[in-house]
Amino acid sequence: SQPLAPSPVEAPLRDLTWGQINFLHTTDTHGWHAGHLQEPSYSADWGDYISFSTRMREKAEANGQDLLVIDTGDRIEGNGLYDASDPKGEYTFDIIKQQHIDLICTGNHELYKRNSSENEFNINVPNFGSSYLASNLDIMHPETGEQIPLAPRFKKFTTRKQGIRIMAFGFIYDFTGNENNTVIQPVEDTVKETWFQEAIWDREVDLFLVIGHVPVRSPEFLELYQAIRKVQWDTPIQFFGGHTHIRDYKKYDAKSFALESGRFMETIGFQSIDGLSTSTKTVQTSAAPKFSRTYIDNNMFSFHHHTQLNATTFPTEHGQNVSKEIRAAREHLQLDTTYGCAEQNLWMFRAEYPSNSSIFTWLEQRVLPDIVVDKNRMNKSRLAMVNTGGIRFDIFKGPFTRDSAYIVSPFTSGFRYVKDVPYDKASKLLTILNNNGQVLQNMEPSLQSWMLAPIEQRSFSTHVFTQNVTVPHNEDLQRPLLSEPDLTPGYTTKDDAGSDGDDTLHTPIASYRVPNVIQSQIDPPLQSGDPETIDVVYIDFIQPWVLLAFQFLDLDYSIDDTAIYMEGENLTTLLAKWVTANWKDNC
Ligand SMILES: Nc1nc2c(ncn2[C@@H]2O[C@H](COP(=O)(O)O)[C@@H](O)[C@H]2O)c(=O)[nH]1
Ligand SMILES: [Zn+2]
Ligand SMILES: [Zn+2]
Repeated sequence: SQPLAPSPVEAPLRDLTWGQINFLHTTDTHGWHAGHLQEPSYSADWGDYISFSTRMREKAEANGQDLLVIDTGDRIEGNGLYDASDPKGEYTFDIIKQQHIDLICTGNHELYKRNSSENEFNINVPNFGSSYLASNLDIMHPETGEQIPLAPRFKKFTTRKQGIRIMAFGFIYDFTGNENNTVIQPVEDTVKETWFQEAIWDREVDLFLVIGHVPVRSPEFLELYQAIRKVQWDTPIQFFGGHTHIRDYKKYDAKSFALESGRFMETIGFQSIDGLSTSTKTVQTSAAPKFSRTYIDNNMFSFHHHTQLNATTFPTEHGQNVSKEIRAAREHLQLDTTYGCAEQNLWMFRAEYPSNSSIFTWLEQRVLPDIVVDKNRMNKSRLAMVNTGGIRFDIFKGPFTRDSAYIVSPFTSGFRYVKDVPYDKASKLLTILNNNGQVLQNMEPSLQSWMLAPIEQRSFSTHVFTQNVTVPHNEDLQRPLLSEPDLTPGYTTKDDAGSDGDDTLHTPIASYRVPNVIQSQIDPPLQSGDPETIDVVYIDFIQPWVLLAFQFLDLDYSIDDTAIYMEGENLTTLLAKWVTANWKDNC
């Protein structure tokens, strides 16, 4: 049976600041609705979160305050609970819909594949009704083919307890890697739409609420902030963002803030606002409302503390039933089947690259040379390339399970290749793709101009995991500083409101940049020296950039010059096979 979630380590906690209106925010959950079974700090599951939101709403409403629950997309691809079923998501849509969500929108991962976006249209939009917003996203109707909004463009409503009049929108960033059955309107065009202008001109609004799968520090949110401010010079605006997988808080002005709440069910974002006008009370415009944010570690110790409840009084029957549903789904999917045991931790960003603790060095030096071999080309040297953004999580010392394979490499990406490329040019590809070491995790296809511009003129939108290495100091704490050995490693976030945002005090975790792409050169056993020509093998997701990079090298290969490498295999299955062959005896 599955391992019990590890009980969280007791730690000093910062209390929440409640307000007239309070919010709980999740983003980029990526299928992690069972919680983190190997990390006590993040060991609560979606059922526990349902209990938490229920108890928090009870607490707010007992004080005559409101509480809204928000999710900003990327709910799929990244954990066996979603990726291991056939069809993918067989269990997760019913699990997710059990949570009462007041506002929800779409992420880019819901749009890479036709069946993912059609699942949103056919399942999640009906499940969440008017809570689902799609301000700049259309879909081709699965039956008629007609282009229609995926969900309503906006929603105006008044909160139950305080009577706060809210105008809400739901955006996706200017993503261009979507399948052609969906259409994303650039935000700069949406703000010119008549419907949008009419919505922001509405004077009977106490708070603009903009949710989006959009980084809080982005041209898209800045565009929306400026468009609203142009017509509503002092109405408060609250943004909820996502996509970059970090905890962050951006101040746009004294009456406008943006919260981003991490990734993978590690964080429940908490935001409160106090001092707003309402349908029955007008506040002097000179008085700015008080905004407060907290990043809650997703575990029962935090949940009990913030609700002032305990293991007996906290759980709700509904939440417990959903936790049972999650355990049953994991059991059915046999996610805890062990392939082998890792002899050490292997880190994505917590170890320098290259190093013996880097998951990317491990892939490059131990795994790719073993797995990237096509029976039809096995006597040919090859360069094997994988984008670091395709590897999604660390490997912990101990059991590597069926769940681990999907957690580390969830995508169905296989390998493709261009054969017999002149080595003197092929050997320059990596430098181009890594652009002199700058980090690019969000690979977007519209890079034609970027690729062909001189390298020094290129800029990138990147999401770099920056868990700030900030040690809490006495002046930052509401409690006397514990000596570091009493604290566990975790998030120590510094944002526009300072360094007191994390609810749990931790010692800092280092974070290092990694390149866009890693590469292994694999030669046949008896070959010595570099070959004249070489097969360029790459994970299929990065094909658009590889072909552009060839152009940069004056090699005019096209898609017609590419072919599948290792038919029927993908990185997930190859990884599982490698672990079974190499780590079986470590258990
Ligand atoms: N190798 C693959 N990498 C992929 C694929 N789909 C997405 N990705 C990577 O994910 C990020 C975006 O993730 P997000 O959670 O930040 O939105 C993208 O930039 C790629 O690096 C895939 O099919 N194969
Ligand atoms: Zn994401
Ligand atoms: Zn995303």
